[in-house]
Amino acid sequence: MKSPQPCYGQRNARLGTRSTPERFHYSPGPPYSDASTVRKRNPVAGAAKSVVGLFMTCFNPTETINSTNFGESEEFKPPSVASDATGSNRDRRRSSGRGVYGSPQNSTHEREPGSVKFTMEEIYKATRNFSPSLKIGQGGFGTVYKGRLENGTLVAIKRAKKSLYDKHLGAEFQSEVRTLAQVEHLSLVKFYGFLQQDEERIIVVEYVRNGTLREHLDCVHGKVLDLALRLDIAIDVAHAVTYLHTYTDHPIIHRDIKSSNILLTENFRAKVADFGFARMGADSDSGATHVSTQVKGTAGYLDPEYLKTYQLTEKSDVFSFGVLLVELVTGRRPIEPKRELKERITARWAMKKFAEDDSISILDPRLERTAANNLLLEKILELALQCLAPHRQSRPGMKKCAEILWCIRKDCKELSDSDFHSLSSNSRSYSVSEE
Ligand SMILES: Nc1ncnc2c1ncn2[C@@H]1O[C@H](COP(=O)(O)OP(=O)(O)OP(=O)(O)O)[C@@H](O)[C@H]1O
Repeated sequence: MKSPQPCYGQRNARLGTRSTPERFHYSPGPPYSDASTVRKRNPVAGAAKSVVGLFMTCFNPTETINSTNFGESEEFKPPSVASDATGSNRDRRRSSGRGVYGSPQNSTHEREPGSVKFTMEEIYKATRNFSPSLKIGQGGFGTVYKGRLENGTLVAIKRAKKSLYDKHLGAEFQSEVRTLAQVEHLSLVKFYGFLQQDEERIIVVEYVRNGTLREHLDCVHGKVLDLALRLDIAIDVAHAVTYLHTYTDHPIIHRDIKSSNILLTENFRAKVADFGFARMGADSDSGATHVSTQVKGTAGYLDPEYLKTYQLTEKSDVFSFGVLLVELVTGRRPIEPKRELKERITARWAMKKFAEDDSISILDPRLERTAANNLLLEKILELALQCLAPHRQSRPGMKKCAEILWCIRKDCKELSDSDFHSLSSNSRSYSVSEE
């Protein structure tokens, strides 16, 4: 695995702080019977290029700044083998071949994974009574603590805000537990169990120690992820989401694919987290094409068709994945309110530059302008363009996205193995004037 390069300039290097785009969580009126499904209609082909100009008439983002503490506590220093057996074994398994779908593994408890109910005593012990020094994050759901189970396993303990009567949070908790209990994949955070007692709602998942993708794109950890590594991360995410859409008993739509929900291991393998908004997709065996449901997700990542029609399909995750691809190559957040108007919606700006044959100008300024990077950039943007198609019928499925990304990686590897040396010695270091 390649090591990241040193960071040239830290755009948002406030260690221990994190910006989170506002999550949408509202009930926009009918049609919205959550369980209803609608019969198949003739697909309407959409022109992918018309994606330019379509973006988000819908967003008026606000940003909240949440305080986070990423300090390693002395008591929880890694890694005895037991302390991270799950994570490192998984990394080892995966290094033998990407794209392998996971199979259930043993839980840290004797009971089946997902059915594990923790006691308050176990949680207090694991978090040293929710010690502020073990707080590692804060999200819409509540506060996240680092903890250690009795058997030595490091875990992330997500404690819901105490709002017993908050229907949304209650539903989010149920949804996360239900979904996590059903899934097992190398690129999804592993679920250890939960606690539901009086006003407490707690979820215990695998601790992923290298922070979120967003933090890495912001250089919070002081290194720049090179483009090949970013491609690997996109492939991991594509595999995880393909698994959710295709290989679970019933399709699961994540609904909140975004860079702050992608956690990275020490080897820069990605794990998709946060299933608070996940829900079952339509049952295609019965001919249903979508579910009609209230809109949930995060500003900047939301599928405009879902936003307009309340019709949810797996392709809404594909749209969010397209936004993520643009985020990966530009390093920018999906919405950048402080920039000039034409650059505020990053995907719109990037797709316009791509259509004008000026992709190189949107490459993250921290990345080198080399022939190999330019090729990668073009190919990733081509896929992003398809994912961001205004109509879901024109977007590829997630499995197709994963296959395309595999091919991109293969092509780039071949280029770097053969032509790349001559290409690069022939010199094309693109000189790009930053706007
Ligand atoms: N399994 C984990 N391992 C390590 N750190 C984690 C884990 N889960 C969450 N975190 C940390 O806690 C932070 C908050 O996570 P959480 O999922 O509650 O919210 P979020 O996704 O960042 O925001 P939002 O709820 O608005 O989507 C994350 O950004 C990450 O820094």
